[in-house]
Amino acid sequence: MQTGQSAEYQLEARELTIGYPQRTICGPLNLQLSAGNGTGIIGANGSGKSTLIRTILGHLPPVGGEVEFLGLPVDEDSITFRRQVAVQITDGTFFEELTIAEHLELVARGHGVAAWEQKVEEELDFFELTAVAEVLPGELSSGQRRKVLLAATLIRPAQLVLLDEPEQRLDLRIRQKLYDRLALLRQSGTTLLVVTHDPQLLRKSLDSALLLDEDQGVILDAEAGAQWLER
Ligand SMILES: Nc1ncnc2c1ncn2[C@@H]1O[C@H](COP(=O)(O)OP(=O)(O)OP(=O)(O)O)[C@@H](O)[C@H]1O
Repeated sequence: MQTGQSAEYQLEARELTIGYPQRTICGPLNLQLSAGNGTGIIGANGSGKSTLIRTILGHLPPVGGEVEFLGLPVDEDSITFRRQVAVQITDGTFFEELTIAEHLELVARGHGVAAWEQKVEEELDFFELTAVAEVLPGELSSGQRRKVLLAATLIRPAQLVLLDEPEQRLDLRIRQKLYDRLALLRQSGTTLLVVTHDPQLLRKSLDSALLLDEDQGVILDAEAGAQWLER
C-alpha cells in the first residue's frame, strides 16, 4: 500500500483554487502543515472556509492546483486517509438506535483503540456526558449532540484532525477544556486544521491562521488571527 510517508509535509495545498463549477470562491492558496502544527481557517461568512475543508477532504475537486496528504492526492475513500484523518465537519449523523456510549464504542473499536472501554469512559467524563451515556441521540440537546460528535472525533487515533467550528454550542467551561485538550494533542504530534470564529481557540490551541479574505489566502500567526477575529 502506498503511504507517501516520506513526504515533506503532512498536508500540503499548492496553488489551490477552490470553488464550484460555475463559480470560483478563493485562491490560489498555499498551505503546508507538518506534524504538530495547528492552523485555524478564518474569514467572514461566505469567504470559503467550508468549501476549503470540503476540497481538502476530496469532496469537491479543486478549481485549480492540488492538495496532498502524506504526499498523495487526498482521497477520503483511501484506507490511509480514513486511518490517519479524524473529521468533524458538520452537525453529523447518528445511529438513532445506538446509545451515546455505543456510538463512542463503535468508533473506538473500529479504529483499534486498546482498552476501549476505559477510553469511552474517559471521553464521556471529559465531555460531561456520563449522565447521558445510555441515552439515545434523539433525546439529547444540540450542545450535547455536538459534544458527542467531538468525543467521537477525538477518541480515535489520528495524524490529522479536521474540525469545523468545534466551539459552536459548547458552554464556556467545556470550551476551555477543549482548548487545553487540542493544545495537548498538538504536543503529542497530531496536526490540527480548525475552522473557527473563536479567538481564544486560536490563541490557546493553534499556532497559525489561514485568513480567507477578498478571494485571497493570507497566513497569519495565531495572535494576529485572533485579533482579526476580534476586529
Ligand atoms: N454548492 C454550491 N454551489 C455554488 N456556490 C456555493 C455552494 N455552496 C456554497 N457556495 C458559495 O460559496 C461561498 C463560500 O461558502 P462557504 O460555505 O465555503 O463559506 P464559509 O466561509 O464556510 O461561511 P460561514 O462562515 O458562513 O460558514 C458562499 O458565497 C456560498 O454562497
